[in-house]
Amino acid sequence: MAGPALLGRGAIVRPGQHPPSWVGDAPRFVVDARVVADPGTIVDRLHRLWVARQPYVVELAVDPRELQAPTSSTAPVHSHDPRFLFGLDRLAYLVWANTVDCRGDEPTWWHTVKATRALPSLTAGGHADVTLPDGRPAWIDGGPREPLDLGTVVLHRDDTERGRMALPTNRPLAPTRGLAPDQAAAVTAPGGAVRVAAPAGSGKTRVLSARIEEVLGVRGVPADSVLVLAYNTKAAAELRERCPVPGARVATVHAHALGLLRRHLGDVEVLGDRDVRRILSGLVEVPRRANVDPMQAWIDALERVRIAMVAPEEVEKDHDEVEGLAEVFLAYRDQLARRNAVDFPEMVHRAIELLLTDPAVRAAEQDRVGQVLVDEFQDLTPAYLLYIRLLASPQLQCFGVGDDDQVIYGHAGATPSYLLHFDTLFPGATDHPLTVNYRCPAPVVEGAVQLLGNNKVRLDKVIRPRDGAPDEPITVHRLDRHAEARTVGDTVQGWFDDDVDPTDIAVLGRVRVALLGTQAELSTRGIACRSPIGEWLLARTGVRAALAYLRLASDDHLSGEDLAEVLHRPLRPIPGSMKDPLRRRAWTVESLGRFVDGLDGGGPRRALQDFVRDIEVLRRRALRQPTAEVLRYITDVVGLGDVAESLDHHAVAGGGAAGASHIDDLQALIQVADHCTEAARFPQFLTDVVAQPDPDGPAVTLSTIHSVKGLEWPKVVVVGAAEGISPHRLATGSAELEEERRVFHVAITRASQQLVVVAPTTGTSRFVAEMEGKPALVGRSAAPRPSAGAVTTRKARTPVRKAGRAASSTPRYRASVGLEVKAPGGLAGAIESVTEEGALIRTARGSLLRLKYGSEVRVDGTLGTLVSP
Ligand SMILES: Nc1ncnc2c1ncn2[C@@H]1O[C@H](COP(=O)(O)OP(=O)(O)OP(=O)(O)O)[C@@H](O)[C@H]1O
Repeated sequence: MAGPALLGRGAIVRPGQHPPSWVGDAPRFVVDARVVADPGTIVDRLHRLWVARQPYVVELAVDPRELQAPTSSTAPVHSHDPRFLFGLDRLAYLVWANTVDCRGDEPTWWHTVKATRALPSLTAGGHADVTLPDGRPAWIDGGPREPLDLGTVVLHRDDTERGRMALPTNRPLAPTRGLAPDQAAAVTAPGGAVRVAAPAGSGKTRVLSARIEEVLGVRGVPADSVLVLAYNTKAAAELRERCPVPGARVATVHAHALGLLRRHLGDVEVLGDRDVRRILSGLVEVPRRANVDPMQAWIDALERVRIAMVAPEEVEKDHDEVEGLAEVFLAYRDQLARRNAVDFPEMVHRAIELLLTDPAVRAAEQDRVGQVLVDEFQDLTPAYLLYIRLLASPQLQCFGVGDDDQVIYGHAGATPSYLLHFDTLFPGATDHPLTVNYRCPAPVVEGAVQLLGNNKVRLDKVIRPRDGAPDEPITVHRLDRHAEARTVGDTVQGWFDDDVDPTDIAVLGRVRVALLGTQAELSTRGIACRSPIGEWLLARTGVRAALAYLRLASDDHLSGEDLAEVLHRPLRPIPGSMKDPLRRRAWTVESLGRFVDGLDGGGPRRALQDFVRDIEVLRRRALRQPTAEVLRYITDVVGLGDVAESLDHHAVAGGGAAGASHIDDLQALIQVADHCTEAARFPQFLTDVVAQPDPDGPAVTLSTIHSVKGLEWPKVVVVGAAEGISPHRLATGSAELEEERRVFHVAITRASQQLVVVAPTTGTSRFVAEMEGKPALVGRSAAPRPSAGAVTTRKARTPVRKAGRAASSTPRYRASVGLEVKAPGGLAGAIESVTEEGALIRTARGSLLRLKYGSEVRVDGTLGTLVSP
């Protein structure tokens, strides 16, 4: 009955009963009412022994039916620890899984009893547990599912219980797999849970698809008890394609969750963004506020509760724009339930809820998941982790492949700690790290190692280049920002001249708009590229306003629409009744001035006159200054930069640094404006750049870093390696900074032959120095978040004081690049460049400020005058 020692069978005994001699001095666990009430005290220990096939003795001091009591949890999903599991389910499994029942006169191996019931062609007994129809003896294993070299057929109880007789094929893995020794060790790792922590380019996809083949094709595990979870539909399709064994179940977490819901709730409808907004508009009073999309804040907040599993009260505390979220959350979900509908986050949330509350659903779904293989394990959010563990319970046989150095979805709750503490999530897990980066040139691998060495929360790991990896050094261009796009253009052109295929080239940016300059440059040169920037950019609030200002600055007629667009950007204390007549027709500056002067009403009229003066100044500037200068004036002096900061503050409620930043939009416009120096032509120029349809033929790829996980190109250019962009200014706190470093790491490790990094001379990203192994130069941390509140009032105009007005005894500060100064009004930053007239300051918020010589400034807190170098 005990079978060979390798099977690791234990025993169940009555209270006080001596265990059978074959268990030796195996540890003994009493399962009494106290343990049933709190199984957490022993399940992890039992689990580890079960995985290791170390026999244990269970002294069963309760009626076995108590272990079968249905368990559920009706507490809100988000109130669960993402590590939550039903202890009693696990206890019941581990008590019976691999133990011989010795309580009666004769020991009973219940798996034989069940197997012969479900498979009448089997005969109990013989030289093993059962005899197969062909006369061969076979053991029925109750341990973790893995190949056992016993010289006898081994069936698994997971199959025999279900009336299946799955036999391992013992066919070797396809030789085309070409696995390196560390990869092969991971692929053929035994059962139980397996963590494959693997650096970029180490062949994770190859390992995962080979493991699917190993499990299904070699070990003969039926495809319908194996679930493979990929991180997006594209990755799922790739895995399906690369796996030579038909029938593998590969899905994304969301697709699987939707399938689960439809199995149990019928025809569940999936709602799109428009439906979601419609439902929400019936639940929340959204004040019509300028410069924010308040509904998006609600959508983001509802997602945060369900995917990051943050209590609504907590989300509400952080973000005042979703006041009452706790009630809205309930009402919103109630509406979804009434329609039997889900939005995207609800798929997983509702599926978890079903698993928690309905033991029958849970049992049925767990039945379908004997083992789970998870790609990009590092991307799991708390909700995904909970979902996967509930499905994979009680065996918890998870093959998790991932790289803690590629966690880049922190805003959704992803954290390196799940990979770091894999063994506590999946007890008894074995470790099969990969160490070789097969993709990148040796200097890139070394650069990545140096860069990552600055992160504290990560697995200690060996990462090395493959033997014979190319020695192509990393090229870092430190340039004036204006030269960035041209240099990218020259680089790409150079590769073209060397006959590099366009599809072998990628230009990567931390945010989409960081690619705008490149897109303009490449299209000017007639180089086809596929870019994430499209006409949506023209609809972004700050861009819309900037273009409207430019038209007002250069068109003969001031369109009413453009006036309406900018009148509240920044907010001006002008009542709607005064603005309305302005919107209704086109004006000349003169007619507008006369109209405004003729209005009644003190303050508001003055504010309108101010507005008209702004337009007049802009028009004068547009006549003599290039577009970039006019845009800078609109941003820094008219106050559109403040509007953008306010918008970014609201974005933080949702995506944090991952959300699109309006400051970035304005900076990108300024940068791309070098391509079109005439302000009057710029709006059309920009439209032409962004409205180009995707080319049909081969093209250079332009992409954000977040969209290129898992991909590689021979030639990669990383643009915008600047403080404020990378690390992003919206990333505050050390955890977010570490994530920004990981994002940069993902970018550089996409290159398989050559990596080029483009950085500004002033404000170079600290990551460049770290990658080069130099001490981090960081003088200032990522800029603080803009202060709370809606759109700020207008910023004081750039002070332009005559030199003589500062007291002659005050210090004179010679303008020099890098000098940290604080201007009146509180704006502070480092001098980025000096001209004949003054200095350009890059503020801590990332915007640009011009200060003329003679302006009052503070340096190290002391007031003085800025003078020419
Ligand atoms: N054993 C091997 N020998 C040679 N090349 C290999 C080997 N394993 C993988 N590669 C190659 O290394 C490259 C990286 O593989 P893959 O894309 O699977 O890596 P990854 O670990 O998923 O990387 P990332 O996490 O950065 O996306 C691919 O070009 C792959 O073909």
